[in-house]
Amino acid sequence: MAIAAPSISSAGASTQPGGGAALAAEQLSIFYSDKEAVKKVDLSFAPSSVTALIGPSGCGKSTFLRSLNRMNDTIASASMKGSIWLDGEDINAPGTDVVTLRQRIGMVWQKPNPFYKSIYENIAFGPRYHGIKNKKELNEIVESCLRRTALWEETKDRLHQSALALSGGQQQRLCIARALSVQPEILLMDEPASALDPVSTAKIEELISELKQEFCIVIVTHNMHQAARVSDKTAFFYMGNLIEHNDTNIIFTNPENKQTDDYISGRFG
Ligand SMILES: Nc1ncnc2c1ncn2[C@@H]1O[C@H](COP(=O)(O)OP(=O)(O)OP(=O)(O)O)[C@@H](O)[C@H]1O
Repeated sequence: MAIAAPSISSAGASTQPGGGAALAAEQLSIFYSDKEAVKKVDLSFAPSSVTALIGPSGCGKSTFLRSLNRMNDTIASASMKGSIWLDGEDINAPGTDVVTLRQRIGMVWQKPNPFYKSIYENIAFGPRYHGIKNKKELNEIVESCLRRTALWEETKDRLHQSALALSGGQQQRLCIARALSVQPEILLMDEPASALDPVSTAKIEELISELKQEFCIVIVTHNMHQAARVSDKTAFFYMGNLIEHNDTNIIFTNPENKQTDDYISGRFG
């Protein structure tokens, strides 16, 4: 399957850095009107890794996450300063193709949000939008995405039934399959399991561990155990500031910062 041009910019890649990372925020501040919700954050994400964003409610995790594929563009009061680099290209540069950007950086939301369409159409929609019309090719993409999200056996006999008839956990895996269908490089996940039961949560965590072989994954979670289980790196946010970013095992066993220690020990938040 061949989808879209790799460059997000009609001007081509700039010479600016991303530090070798797949994705990097540099001195990133995000505002809602005058309120600074994210404050001068430097944070980079390596390929084939999972980074967990943690911190108390309102500290800016989701705002930061949404900025990484320009989802904040849809919020009228939101503005930003600083840069976000994707393979050396500034994703906010004039001329950036936001559709291609979001193809390369997919998003999975907290609440499963399948389209009001069949299971098959949920996955075929993106590739078709990006120009794939061949039925056999679409069939292969649908099967491959459902297999990768461990949904194929559960759905292969009802591909043309409504996606809304699936359980919540299955719907969330379908949303991940839908994100995979356009061959992203990076997946952003905003509390992807918080609306699910423990069994479905375990399946999503298992899936994240498998997907990280191929993708850079950034996940917002309130669940400290989940962060410890699934992530390689953890970034702790507090009141819009990035307080500490390190290997997950260090953050959870020997954090440098007292605020991080207090938060992961449950003393606040
Ligand atoms: N659309 C918006 N308009 C105005 N302010 C917003 C908007 N979204 C978030 N904020 C504010 O920005 C700050 C950061 O919110 P954000 O949702 O990013 O935090 P969070 O850490 O993800 O919180 P939670 O864990 O509760 O989801 C909060 O003060 C919040 O009220």
